[in-house]
Amino acid sequence: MKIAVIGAGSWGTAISAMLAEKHPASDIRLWARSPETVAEIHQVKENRRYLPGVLLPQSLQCTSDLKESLAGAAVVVMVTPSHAVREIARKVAPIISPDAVIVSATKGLEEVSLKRMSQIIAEEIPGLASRIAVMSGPNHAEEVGRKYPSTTVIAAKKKAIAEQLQDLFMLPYFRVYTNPDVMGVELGGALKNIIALGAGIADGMGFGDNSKAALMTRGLAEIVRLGIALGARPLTFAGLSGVGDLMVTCTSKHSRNYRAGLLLAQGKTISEVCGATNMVVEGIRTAKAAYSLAQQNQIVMPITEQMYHVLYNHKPAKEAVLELMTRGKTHEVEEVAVEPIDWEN
Ligand SMILES: NC(=O)C1=CN([C@@H]2O[C@H](COP(=O)(O)OP(=O)(O)OC[C@H]3O[C@@H](n4cnc5c(N)ncnc54)[C@H](O)[C@@H]3O)[C@@H](O)[C@H]2O)C=CC1
Ligand SMILES: O=C(CO)COP(=O)(O)O
Repeated sequence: MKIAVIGAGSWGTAISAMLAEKHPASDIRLWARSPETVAEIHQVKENRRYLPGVLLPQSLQCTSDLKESLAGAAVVVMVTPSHAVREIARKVAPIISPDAVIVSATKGLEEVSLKRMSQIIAEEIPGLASRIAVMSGPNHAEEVGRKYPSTTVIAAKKKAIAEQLQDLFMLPYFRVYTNPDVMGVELGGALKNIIALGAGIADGMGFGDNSKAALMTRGLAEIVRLGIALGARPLTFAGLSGVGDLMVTCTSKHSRNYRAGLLLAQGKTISEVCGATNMVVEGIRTAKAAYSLAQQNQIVMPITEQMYHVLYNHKPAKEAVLELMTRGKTHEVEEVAVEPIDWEN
């Protein structure tokens, strides 16, 4: 069997290492944009720029030729930053096998269309729209690469596809759950990054654990509110791709979004924050998209709204905090009736 992993950042490298370890006799081919990364992975079996200190399996192949990575691949994992997904999917479309399964492991929303990654891939590769799954959960590449026990969710509309991928990825240190709620799993992974920026800002301002717990809990409340309005299942957000990922990203030293928040609290601008890392800080673009989605759907998302103003309208974080703490009184929980989501045939 051949599997292509498109995107050789931290997560694509860790995913391809897992697959090569689990399927040593299969052709696992990682596509990297830069030929230097390809050469490094072949020569020293390490991706020093994006996943330093993790020795990659001997059998892992790497290429910067998209055609070579995709030819004959039964499964294609798309894991570039969200802003590159449409462009890459467009290039993949004419080359990918007509019966391949696609897994999106990217976390984000498209800035202008406000779409989820699986929606973009379905638009660009319409022939495979029913064969797209998503993978999301509390999965820092630095830890998965070191084989620390980790868990994730694979969501697909069809049970057979979700279970096929569950079998493909399961390892003793990487436990995979399935879920039919593709939208909920994707929204959880994308929106938690906005809250992580806030958690970094809170810590950077010298606040304590109470503040962070408040941000995480009320952040989850607004994620669920938007998710329900768009058609996701509330319980999905209580799972690994919801609260699980929110916890890890708001508390981990590995979190790029959390670290970006720390820098924002020091008064750094978006371009200074992005310039301080070679890695993608998805929450910055997602905050803009989620703010628009909330407005379009008339959903109250106070933390997202404040994050948007801090990021894009130079609002001082101190002012944003005060507005969050003194806004109109509300109840904690709103009762809503929701339709269950089941597998499609
Ligand atoms: N790093 C992690 O622990 C995890 C990351 N993710 C998600 O995976 C996605 C990819 O993130 P990482 O692997 O962390 O990336 P990264 O931040 O480690 O590296 C970025 C990668 O994207 C490539 N890249 C940048 N612009 C590109 C473009 N226009 N076209 C093609 N490639 C481009 C870079 O060459 C580099 O390989 C993101 O959406 C992220 O949220 C999901 C779970 C875990
Ligand atoms: O989504 C991720 C881990 O699950 C990676 O994003 P952060 O690095 O911002 O936490």
